[in-house]
Amino acid sequence: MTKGSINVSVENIFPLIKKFLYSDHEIFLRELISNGTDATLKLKHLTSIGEASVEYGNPHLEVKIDKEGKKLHIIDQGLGMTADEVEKYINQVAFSGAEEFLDKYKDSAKDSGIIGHFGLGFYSAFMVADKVEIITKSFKDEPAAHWTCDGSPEFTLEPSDKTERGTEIILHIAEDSTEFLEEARISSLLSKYNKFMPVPIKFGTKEIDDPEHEPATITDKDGKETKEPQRKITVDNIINNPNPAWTKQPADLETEDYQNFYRELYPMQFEEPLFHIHLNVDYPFNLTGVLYFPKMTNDMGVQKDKIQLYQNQVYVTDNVEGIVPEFLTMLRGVIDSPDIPLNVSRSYLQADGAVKKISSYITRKVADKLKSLFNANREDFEAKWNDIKIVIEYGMLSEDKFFDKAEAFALYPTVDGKYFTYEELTEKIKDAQTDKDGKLVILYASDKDAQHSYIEDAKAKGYEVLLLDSPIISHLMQKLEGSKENITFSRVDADHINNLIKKEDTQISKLSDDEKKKLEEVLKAAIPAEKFSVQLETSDSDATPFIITQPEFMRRMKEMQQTGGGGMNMFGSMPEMYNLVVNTNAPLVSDILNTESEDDQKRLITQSLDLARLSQGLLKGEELTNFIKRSYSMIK
Ligand SMILES: Nc1ncnc2c1ncn2[C@@H]1O[C@H](COP(=O)(O)OP(=O)(O)OP(=O)(O)O)[C@@H](O)[C@H]1O
Repeated sequence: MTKGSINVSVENIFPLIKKFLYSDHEIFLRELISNGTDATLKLKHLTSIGEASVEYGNPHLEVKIDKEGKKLHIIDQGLGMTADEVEKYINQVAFSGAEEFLDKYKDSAKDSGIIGHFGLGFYSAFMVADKVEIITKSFKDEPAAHWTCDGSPEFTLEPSDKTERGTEIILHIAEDSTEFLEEARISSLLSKYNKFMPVPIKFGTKEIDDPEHEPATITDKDGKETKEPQRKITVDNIINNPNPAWTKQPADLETEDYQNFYRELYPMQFEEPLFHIHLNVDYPFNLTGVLYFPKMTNDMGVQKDKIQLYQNQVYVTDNVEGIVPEFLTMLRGVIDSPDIPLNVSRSYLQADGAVKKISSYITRKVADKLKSLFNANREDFEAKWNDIKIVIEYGMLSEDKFFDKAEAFALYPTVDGKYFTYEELTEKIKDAQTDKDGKLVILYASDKDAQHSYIEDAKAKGYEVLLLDSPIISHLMQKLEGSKENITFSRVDADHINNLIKKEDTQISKLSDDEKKKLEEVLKAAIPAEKFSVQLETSDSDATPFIITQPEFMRRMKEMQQTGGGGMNMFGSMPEMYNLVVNTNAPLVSDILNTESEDDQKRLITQSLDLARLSQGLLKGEELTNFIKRSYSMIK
């Protein structure tokens, strides 16, 4: 037996390892399984190039719990190590790696979660074990070796009688880590980190229906038929799928395969994804993956099922911030790249050249896919628009390159269910909706029911009204107004329809200037000035006499402030202000003016104002009750 001291400068590094990665203890399993997988794949490579004259066969890894002995075994059938190699790779190289790592990151332990994703390799075993054994037999014709270390720098190395090729790691689980002797805990770790690792991993056995056995039908003496019980067989419980969809070629996969993989990724997700995007690039960086567009709601809150990041089929994290452009973090799926540096902080990651390229590649790929879906089946794309618009609109807002590309597929739906691209829209409305100053006014509603009467007024004039109801739409309109020539967005209730799109022709007023002045006085006396500012308008005599509008600018600023936007706080705290637009050509308005009794006049004004408020959804509580009572008494 050899005894020795691991090549390490600090007296006892293990307590440090344990403390350092306290919150991430569980990653030891991923590290050890990755080592076993690497050892297996290395052997595969060596046999394929004729460097190892052994049969590769169908190797698998195994994880075994020995609850009584308080041990956890991780066994592989990979290339194994000779005693010399244990000395070299475990006593010297591995440990210096761990030491270096600790040295480097000791001070930045708190710096974002990502450091925790970078393993300490083999020595992370000491986060959960107070003694670790390695029993290993190389594929080379040399005796097996048995290494033991109890967490101090001293180790022992002796020959072992292991005959099968490969390595067994035995962890003597520490008192404070007995959770790792629980089957449920290990099982959930395996499914979190190892679900798609490239070598099959066995964890216990399971009972399945015997595929060879077809239960016979038994007829009893009364002629009643029953089925014989299904025979069960016990098979290895393989916890992973070594060939997940993203490792295959798109040409070899059908839509159904992508849907199955989606369910494999998110077993608790019962809704089908709308469509998928297969990522596959090997220059100038390596990246594969499948992204899915789920059905999206306007609720941009926290979502549970996120994009998962893998490195060579080993799960790393589901926090892809910085790697995937922010607007795409709403998607689901998998990204696998060996080129994403993981042992660095997030801020460094965002500045990394390769990562930036990855991010812009993903953006481009998503835009291309959307364009081809739009071109291939526009009807289907329109049908899905409501579920995907939030991602596209958010992308247009946040990424200029995406904004440009989205020109080809971003849709502007109307209240009547038609869908236009920006180009089609402007072509369609340019004649009717260009105002006297040559500005194209794009009318929209955010709520078909609430703004019904305004929409009708606009349609009566032959205008198209869009239905734009995303929470971030105000920001996007602002951006479109800034980047397109001479256009403006206006919500249908932002002003009287005549003022929304001002034309040359002016209406003739039935009232003289003096009458208008008198009308204004009468109205102001009856209407609370702090809530409504009265505005006289000459429209058709059959147009609505009183309407309430809310100026576009103020309302939009308030909305933008609510959905987040720098420097707009001052608008958020402003009181709601409305305009009351009174049509001086309406017969009712003449009646108001000509009513002798002041009481009657006030009653008419109050009733008309309440009707206008009602149509904007602004009449509530006691005022609504009073309005109803008053209305009943009027028809009595
Ligand atoms: N199961 C195993 N079979 C064969 N060799 C192994 C096994 N586990 C570890 N080794 C050897 O020990 C070395 C050190 O392992 P360790 O996990 O510390 O570092 P690593 O795998 O090289 O890098 P990382 O820090 O990314 O895990 C490996 O490079 C490998 O040569």
